[in-house]
Amino acid sequence: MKTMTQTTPALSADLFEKMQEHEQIVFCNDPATGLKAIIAIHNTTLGPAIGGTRMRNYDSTEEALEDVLRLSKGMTYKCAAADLDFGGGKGVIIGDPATDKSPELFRAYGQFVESLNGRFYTGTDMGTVLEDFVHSHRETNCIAGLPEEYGGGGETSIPTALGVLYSIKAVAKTLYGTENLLEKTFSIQGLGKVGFKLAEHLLEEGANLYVTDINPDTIDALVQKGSFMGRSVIPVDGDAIYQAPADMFVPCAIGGIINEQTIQQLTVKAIVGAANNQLLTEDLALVLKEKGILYAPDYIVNSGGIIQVTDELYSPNKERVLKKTKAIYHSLLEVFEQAAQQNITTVEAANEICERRIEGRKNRNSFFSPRKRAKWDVRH
Ligand SMILES: NC(=O)C1=CN([C@@H]2O[C@H](COP(=O)(O)OP(=O)(O)OC[C@H]3O[C@@H](n4cnc5c(N)ncnc54)[C@H](O)[C@@H]3O)[C@@H](O)[C@H]2O)C=CC1
Ligand SMILES: O=C(O)CCC(=O)C(=O)O
Repeated sequence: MKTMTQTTPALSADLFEKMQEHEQIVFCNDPATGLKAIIAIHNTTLGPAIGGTRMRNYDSTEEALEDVLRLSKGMTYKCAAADLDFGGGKGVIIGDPATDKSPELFRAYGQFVESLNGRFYTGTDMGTVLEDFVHSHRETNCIAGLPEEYGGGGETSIPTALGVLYSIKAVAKTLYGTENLLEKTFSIQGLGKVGFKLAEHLLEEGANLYVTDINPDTIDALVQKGSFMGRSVIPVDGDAIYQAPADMFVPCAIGGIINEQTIQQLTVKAIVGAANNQLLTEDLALVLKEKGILYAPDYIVNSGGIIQVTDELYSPNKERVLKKTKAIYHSLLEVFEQAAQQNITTVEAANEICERRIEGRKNRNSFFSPRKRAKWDVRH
C-alpha cells in the first residue's frame, strides 16, 4: 500500500502541471444533492472570471477537468477579443442533463459560486438552460444570463446564433467578395439551442443545409421547416457531416472535432461555427491554412452569448447587445487581414490581438480583487 508521503507530491505536481497558467480550480462536492462540479478560473487580469457552466455525462473526472481547463482558457481570449472587462472561467457539472438535474443541485452549485466571492460569474452552456440558474441565483448574485422575467437578458443562444451568422457573412465577404448567402451550402453539426436558430437564419438567407445531430427530433423539425421555406435540408449520419459537399462547415455541438482525421475528409472552403474549442490542438490551424480552408477562430465567432450576459450587468438592453454582436463581423475581418499580412494562421492572429489587450491592461488593473466594487456591477 502506498503511503501519503509517496503519493501526495506526485499528485499535486501533476495537477499544477495541468493548470499551467490557470489561477484557481475549485472542486465542488455535495453528496446530499449529488453535485460534482469543477470550476476553473483561468485569468482575471481584465476583471472577474466569467463563463457558462456545462453539464455533461463525462466518462471520468479527468475528462471533466481537461474540458473545464480548456474552456476557461478560451473564455479569457473570448472576453479579450470582445473587449469585455471580464476574465476567463468556466464550470462543468458531472452528470446527465436528462436525468441528474434538480433544483437542489443547482442551488448547491450556486453556493459554491457564491463562495468565490465575486471572482466567478456563470450562466448556461451545453446541457444547461437559463431556468437551472434561476435556482443557483437564489444562493448567489454571481449569475449572468437570467431569463427576462428575472431581470436578465434572456436566452443567450439568440445573440450567439446571430454572431455566428455575422461571422459567416464576414467569411463569405472574404472568400467571395459578397455577404450574399443565397444558394450557398452549409454543413451544420449540432442543432441545439444555437445550431437550430442559426440554421433558421441561414434558411432565411436562401442557403441550403446538410445537418446532423444525435437527437432525431431536432433534425425532423428542421427538415419540416426547410421544406416549408422551399430550401433543401439534407440530414446526414454522424461523421458523414465532414464529407458533406458544402461551402462551409459549421460546428455547433462539441469541441475537438477538427483533428487530423476529420481535416482529411473536409472539402469545404471555411470552418465557422459556435462550438467551443473546435480544434483538437491549436497547431491544426496551420494544417487548415495549408489546405486552403479559412478557419474563423471559435472564440470570436461564438462571442454573442458572452456579449449579452456581460451587458446584462448594466441592465438588459437588446439594441445595445445587437450593436455589440454585429461588431464580431469587423473583429473577424481584422483577424483575417492580420493573418494574411503576416502570413500566419488566423488563430495566431486572433491570439496576438487578445494577448496584446491583456498585457496592456496588466499595469492598469492588475489581478481583480472582489473587494473593489466593479463599475458594471449593478446587482450587489
Ligand atoms: N449557448 C450559447 O449561447 C453558447 C454556446 N456555445 C457553444 O456552442 C455549442 C452548442 O451550444 P448549445 O447550442 O447551447 O448547446 P445545446 O446543448 O443546446 O446543443 C448541442 C446540440 O448538439 C447535439 N450534439 C451533441 N453531440 C453531438 C455529436 N457528437 N454530433 C452531432 N450533434 C451532437 C445535441 O444533441 C444538441 O442538439 C457548445 O459547444 C457550446 O459550448 C458557445 C458560446 C455560447
Ligand atoms: O452564454 C453564457 O452564459 C456564457 C458564455 C460562455 O460560457 C461561452 O461563450 O462559452
